[in-house]
Amino acid sequence: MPAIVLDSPSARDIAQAMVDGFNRHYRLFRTESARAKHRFETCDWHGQQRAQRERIEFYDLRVRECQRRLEREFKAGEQPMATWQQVKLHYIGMLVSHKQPELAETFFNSVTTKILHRSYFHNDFIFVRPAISTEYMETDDPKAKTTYQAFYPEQHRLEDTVRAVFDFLGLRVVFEDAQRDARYVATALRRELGDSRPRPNFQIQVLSSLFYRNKGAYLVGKVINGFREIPFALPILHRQPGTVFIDAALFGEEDLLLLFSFSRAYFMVDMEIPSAYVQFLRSLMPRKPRAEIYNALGLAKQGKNLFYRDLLWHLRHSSDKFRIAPGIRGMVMLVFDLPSFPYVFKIIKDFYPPPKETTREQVRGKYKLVKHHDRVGRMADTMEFSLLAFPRERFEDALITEIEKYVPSQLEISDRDGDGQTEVIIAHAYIERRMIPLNLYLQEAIESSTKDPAAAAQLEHAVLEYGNAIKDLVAANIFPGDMLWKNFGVTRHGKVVFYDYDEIEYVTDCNFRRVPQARSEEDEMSGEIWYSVAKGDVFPETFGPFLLGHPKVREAFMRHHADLLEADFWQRSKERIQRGEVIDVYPYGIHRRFDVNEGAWGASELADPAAASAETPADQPDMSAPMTPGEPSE
Ligand SMILES: Nc1ncnc2c1ncn2[C@@H]1O[C@H](COP(=O)(O)OP(=O)(O)OP(=O)(O)O)[C@@H](O)[C@H]1O
Repeated sequence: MPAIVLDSPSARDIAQAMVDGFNRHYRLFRTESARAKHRFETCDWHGQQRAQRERIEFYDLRVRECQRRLEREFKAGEQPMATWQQVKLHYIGMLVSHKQPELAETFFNSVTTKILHRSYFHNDFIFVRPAISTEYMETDDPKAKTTYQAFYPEQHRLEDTVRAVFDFLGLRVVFEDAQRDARYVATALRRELGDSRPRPNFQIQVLSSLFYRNKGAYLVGKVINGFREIPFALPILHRQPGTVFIDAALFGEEDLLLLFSFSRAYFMVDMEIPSAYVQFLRSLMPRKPRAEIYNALGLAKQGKNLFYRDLLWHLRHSSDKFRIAPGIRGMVMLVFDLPSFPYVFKIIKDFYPPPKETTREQVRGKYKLVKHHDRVGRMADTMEFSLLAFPRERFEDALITEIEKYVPSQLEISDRDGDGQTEVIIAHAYIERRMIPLNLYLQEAIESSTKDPAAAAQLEHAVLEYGNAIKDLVAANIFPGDMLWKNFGVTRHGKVVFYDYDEIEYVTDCNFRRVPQARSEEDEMSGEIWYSVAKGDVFPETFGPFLLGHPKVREAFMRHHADLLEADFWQRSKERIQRGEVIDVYPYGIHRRFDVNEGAWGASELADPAAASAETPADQPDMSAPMTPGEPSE
């Protein structure tokens, strides 16, 4: 790039307006996140969920606000390109000592791409790559807590150190029995450390802000001893309003991955320097992409931006082709993937065969509902993209033919940039983590189950997990609508997660009915529905024939989840929700709770996970490794 003279009088003012716009956004975002502490202290669960939902909208509101200001005060759309180049340089200068520079860069991109023509979406004008480093940033406020704090336990006084950590949190609540909880946590910690002697660097590091979600607050940190680093999280819950206790101790990367899963609502965390939180969390979960960590912290636009950079980077360093995703084709969604990349791309089709009666807008509405809802570990989060462009040669012909047939309205194949490369441009798509479709997973287990006892156990567990997934969704007021196996996926942790949203409804909008007595034998034998069905009517007794064709599946299902075929179960759940109960689904099994194990839990002492988890809406522990290797991590 030739030297640029900063001679445009308005460039600096435009850059300043954008910094102001971003600062306003982050101030509001942070304030709302910080209020989560008070909502937790006062058990305002409805408020917590409302705030979680509403915060998602903040970003787009502020971008629009800023764009309008630029148009009004600077006629931004009419500024010459030379000015825009200078705007970026001024902006970089203004971020030098900013505490959220990476977010501010993304904000800049969001605003400018609304104003500039596509051909200017490159590094001269927007932040294709970050300009400001986020390394080694800390607060300048001497009164503020640093991002994380270290505690140094004395040899035999680990309990005291744990107590000091509790005090450090500054929660305005009473611990039911802090001494007992400190003992539980210290015992669990000792067990994790095994026989290793305390080394000179023995310490506990904890992030200064708690992570709030629904009815829980989570303390997150790591224990360091010698060369070992053990990530941990402590869920804090209320027993009665105002009295809290530590419910469990989660240890290791796998536990943390479940806590930070893409299938849960975003956390509320008060962060001055979000990149420092991300860096710390990445040290606990090195396999989790930074994009997903930003998402989990509620910074979804940053997550999306980093995801897109990762995707482009991956495309530059791979050569395989996009293909139709394995499994049964969707009637509403056309789904494709790149084998080497652990995500799927979903486009809403232009038309749908009967009995589907929906529209593009309705489908988008359902996906939006899921985005805003508590996903309780059972619904995959999606990122929404417009005008995705990939090189044509990276697509299998069969996939192009499929898109041309079912979604012509969303497809353009052209050399958009005039650079000699033909691109496939997709007008609108959702992207989500790839899982193993449950129907394929079960099929494989059924085929191997006669010879392989492990496969038989896997089948049993998948069916158990499937029913638990539905029960968790129901507890969160979601009726999946279409409960066929193919609409659920299995994650690397063996968790069953729902991903087909076009027919979901709120449980409270459904009318769960028993099938009326047949009036005559002809009625019963006719194979037709002979009773009247109103909108919103659901007949759980009729689910069986669709789901339970295979005897082994049927047996397992009836052993664990026969209640799902009864209208009473659904009706009772609906009444609980209507009474205003907020049911939280915690990211660990019941056997992990100190109440159950009195702090004496160890991996080898695992209680029967099936029995344990069936009792409460708490998540399942891991199943054994999935049968198809190379699938994504959660
Ligand atoms: N996250 C995912 N991971 C792996 N495969 C997926 C994923 N999402 C969808 N698929 C595959 O794509 C197929 C269609 O997806 P989906 O169920 O979302 O479409 P649909 O059109 O809504 O389906 P339906 O016809 O049941 O309404 C699934 O059956 C599965 O094989």
